[in-house]
Formats: sequence, C-alpha cells, structure tokens
Amino acid sequence: MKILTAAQTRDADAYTIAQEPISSVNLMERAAGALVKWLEKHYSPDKPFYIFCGPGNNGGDGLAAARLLHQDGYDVEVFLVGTNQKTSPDFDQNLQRLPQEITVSHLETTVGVSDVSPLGVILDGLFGSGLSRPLEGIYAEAVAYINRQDATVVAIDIPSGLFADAPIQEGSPVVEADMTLSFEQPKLAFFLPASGAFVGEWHVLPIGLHSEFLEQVSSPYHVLTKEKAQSILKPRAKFSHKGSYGHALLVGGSYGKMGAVTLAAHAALRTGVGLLTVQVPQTGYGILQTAVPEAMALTDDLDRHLSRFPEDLDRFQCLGIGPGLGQHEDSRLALETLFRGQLPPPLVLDADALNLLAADRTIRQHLPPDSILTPHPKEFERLMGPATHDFHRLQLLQDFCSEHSCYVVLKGAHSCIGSPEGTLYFNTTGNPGMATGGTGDVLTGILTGLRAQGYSPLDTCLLGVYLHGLAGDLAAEQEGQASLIASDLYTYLGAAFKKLAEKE
Ligand SMILES: NC(=O)C1=CN([C@@H]2O[C@H](COP(=O)(O)OP(=O)(O)OC[C@H]3O[C@@H](n4cnc5c(N)ncnc54)[C@H](O)[C@@H]3O)[C@@H](O)[C@H]2O)[C@@H](O)CC1
Ligand SMILES: Nc1ncnc2c1ncn2[C@@H]1O[C@H](COP(=O)(O)OP(=O)(O)O)[C@@H](O)[C@H]1O
Ligand SMILES: [K+]
Repeated sequence: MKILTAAQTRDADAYTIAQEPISSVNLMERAAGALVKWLEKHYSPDKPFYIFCGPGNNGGDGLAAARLLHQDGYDVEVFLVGTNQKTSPDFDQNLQRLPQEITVSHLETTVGVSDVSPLGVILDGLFGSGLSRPLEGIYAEAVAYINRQDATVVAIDIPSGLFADAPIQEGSPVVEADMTLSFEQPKLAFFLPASGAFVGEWHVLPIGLHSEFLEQVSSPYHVLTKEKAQSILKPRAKFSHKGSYGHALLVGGSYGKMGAVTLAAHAALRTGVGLLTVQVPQTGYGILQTAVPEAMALTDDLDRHLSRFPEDLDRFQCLGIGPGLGQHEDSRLALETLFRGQLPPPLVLDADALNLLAADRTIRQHLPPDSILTPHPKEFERLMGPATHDFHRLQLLQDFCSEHSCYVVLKGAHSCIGSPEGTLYFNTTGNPGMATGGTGDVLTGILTGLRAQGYSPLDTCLLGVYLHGLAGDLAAEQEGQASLIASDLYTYLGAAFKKLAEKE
C-alpha cells in the first residue's frame, strides 16, 4: 500500500471529485459515514461524544459525524474552535445541516470550560492534512484542553497539530490521540517515532478515492502489508530435500556474547533453511553444539573472538555476520579481508559487523552490492551520522542504500526497509514487548535463513521483517509484552509462518 503526501492526498481528492464524479461535500459525507460506521461498531450509544471542530474540512468531517451520530441516537456535543475566521465551504454546509438539538459551543478560550465525562469520546476534528503551521492561540489552548481530559481521544484523519509528511518542532501543540482513523491511506508521520507517538492505534478507513489515481501515483513510501508478505512466501515442494533450501553460515559470538549467535542460529533454522553452519571462537564450540544441535559448528583459531572466515565460502548461499561478534581488531581485519577478496556469498550484516563498518570508512567502500544491513537507529547513526529529525533519517537511509546498492532494515517500532531504488517499506507487525535484548539477533538469523533459501534481498527483508514482528505479536498474545524474551520469537516463528499462509 502506498503512503501519499498531503499534497498527493489533495490531488486524489480532486481527481475523485472530477472523475467519479462526486461533489466535494458528498465525498466528505462518505468520509464521515465511514468514520461513524467505525465509531458505532466500537462505542455503544451510552458513550457521549464531544466533537471539536476547526475551520477546515477536518472540522467539516467532525460536523458531518456529529449529525450522523445524533441521527443514530448518540449523545453529541459540538465545540467550534476558532471558526470565526474563514471556514471552508464544506464546513459551512455541514454547519447548516447540523440538527438544532445538538448543543454547539463557540470556544474563544478554554478557561472555565468544565471537563468532559471521562467515560466519553472526544473526536478531534480541529485540523487534518491541511495544517500549514504549528498551532497557536485558541487552537493550542484546545489541544491542551483535549490532552488534559480522561475521555478517549479519537483523531479524525490525523491528530491535530501533526503534519502528515513533515517534522514538527519539539514542544509544539499536538493532540495525543488514543486512536486515529485515517482516510484511505495512513500518513507517513504515523510510522516515525517523534510524530507516531501522538497517533495511538491507527486504522485506515477506505473512502473510495479513485483507484486509477491511486494506481498511477508514484510514492517512495509503502506500507508492508500482510498481502505483500504473503505474496512472497514460497511453499515447500513435496520432493524437495535439505539441499533444496540452501546452506547458511552464521559468523559471530565472542566471550560473554555467545547467546547472540545462538539466538540467530535457532531463528535461521526455524525459517526452514536446509543446512546451517555457525562459525564461532573456540570458547563457543561446546555452547553452540549443546544449545543448537541442528547446526554444524566451525571454530576459529582463537579462543575468545573471531579472526577469520572459512576458506570455502562458495558452499554457502548466505553469510550472516555480526551477532555477538565484538569489535576486536582481528575481527575488523577479517571483515576487511572478506570485503576486499573475491565476491562473497550474499551477506546479512548486523550488530558489531555494522559497528566495524562504521568505524572504518575504507571497508565500507568495498561493501558487496545487494548486501542486507540491519542497524537500529544508533548503529545507523554511527554509519551515517546524526539525523536532524525522523524525516531526515529517511533521506539518509535512501542515500545509503543508493550509494552502496544495498538493502537496509532500519529497526524500530515500524522497521523501515530501504532499497537501492529509493523505495521505503514500513512494517506493521511487532510490539513494544520486542524492545528486549537479543530480538535483533533473531532477525539476523531469520534474514540469513531466508536469503540462503534463494529469496531476493528485497523479498528476504520484507518477508523476514514481517514474520519477525508477527512472531512477536503471537508471542505477546500468549506471554504478554513485558515477559516476552528473544527466544520466544523463534519459538513462535512457526505459528507466524502458518498465520501468514492463512487466506482470510
Ligand atoms: N481525500 C480525503 O482524504 C478527504 C479528506 N477530508 C478531510 O479534509 C481534511 C483536510 O482538509 P483541509 O485541507 O481543509 O485541512 P484542515 O481541516 O486541516 O484545515 C486547513 C485550513 O486551516 C488553515 N490552517 C492550517 N494550519 C493552520 C494553523 N496552524 N492555524 C490556523 N489555521 C490553519 C489552512 O489555511 C486551511 O484553511 C482531511 O484531513 C480530512 O479530515 C474529507 O472531508 C474528505 C476526503
Ligand atoms: N516498540 C517496538 N515495537 C515493535 N518492534 C520493536 C520495538 N522495539 C524493538 N522492536 C524490534 O526488536 C528488534 C530489536 O533489535 P535490536 O535493537 O538490534 O536488539 P538487540 O541488539 O538486543 O538484538 C528490532 O527488530 C525492532 O524492530
Ligand atoms: K484531526
């Protein structure tokens, strides 16, 4: 699913109005209808609704929703905020249509306005994708008032005060929504930490924008959906054998960090890879053979850290390097020798492999094309320097992928996969239970296992990141988020594969 900019959304709107054709006010009616249908499904008529409307079409949506909820027997109160300035024509029309019985207050100030019922629902229709500058005056006051209330806050289209596709200044007024109901497409801001924190849970409500426009419009930003991940998944053939599913090599582990490569090994095996070998320093031999009997072990000459890669790399279809590797100079030299030598098998690089890469710009120039890198934001910062804001970080991600012809998984609540063409995919699975040590190592194992099976680098990232998050969601359903640990992710990977394969 594409993510459109605010300007593209306006164009989609205009195209639909002209081509369907439908009047602008009827398109608003359709949006409000979708909104109210969702609200009525989730909130019973004993919940009072407090609807805050600004001067634009977002306020118009709020007014239309007020009328529809009222018609269906809900108790509705409307607050008009700063609407003594110029209002949009569709706002005006919906204000005229508002039934007389609905209480309407014009807010000039929130001083003295009593609190709403904590059992009620506030609909935030102050501003939508038309926001052009930070909120001030009565708008900022209304945002502060909404944020003080204990009622559930549902934002229409986007929390007021957020820009759909641009950063907000720190401390500027933004509605803190529990839920955001976004028309037709999610906004880019939903996926990024600084702005996404205001959005709460979000849902997309289709409002029938013209499919022709949505198909032909070009956007570098995509949502990684279940359908997309499902389309990548390959079934296993009846007469296949372990030779059909690739041989992966994981290289990592050092004294005190054998757990990382062990987690990755379990995860690689659970992706269905045919064979797995793990290269560890000597201290790791017994640990690995005991913890992961399905994997073959190779040992380094050294006891506590790695200093070389196996000679016969050609027999592996993917090489995953990094979990627990450490940053010893010997390991850095081994990486440099690997990069400067014959083209190695496809690579997945994580953790200390990335830190070594960041510390030495000359090896980075030899990064083999089509490699997969999986930094968290701090590792990414070491590679690319600090970003001034989340949107800038996306630009840096695109620059890195295109400069090095590689694929980067920038990990986070919505992990973002960048490709050399500049396309970015935002993941939708996963939960905060996964913010615990070792979950990134599991991802490295998953990606290494999938890549060894012949998935393209992009498909490996999309399928692997989706499954990793889905395994986390299934694990959290059973174990809860706080108690989730990294090994739960590979334990639930089988269930994630099954769930992904299910047709709805
Ligand atoms: N295609 C769609 O997605 C549809 C969108 N609709 C709604 O329309 C909204 C967009 O409507 P608008 O473009 O009218 O945008 P807004 O409702 O966000 O209002 C923008 C208006 O407020 C002014 N403004 C912007 N920032 C301001 C600030 N900081 N202080 C004071 N005034 C400010 C602008 O000059 C403009 O007049 C969407 O978010 C959605 O709720 C629906 O009604 C219909 C279909
Ligand atoms: N709040 C969150 N919501 C969803 N996924 C998360 C969240 N926090 C972390 N994750 C996921 O957990 C993994 C953490 O990886 P990483 O930071 O490398 O951990 P480690 O180095 O301990 O293995 C990433 O895949 C990331 O996307
Ligand atoms: K809003």
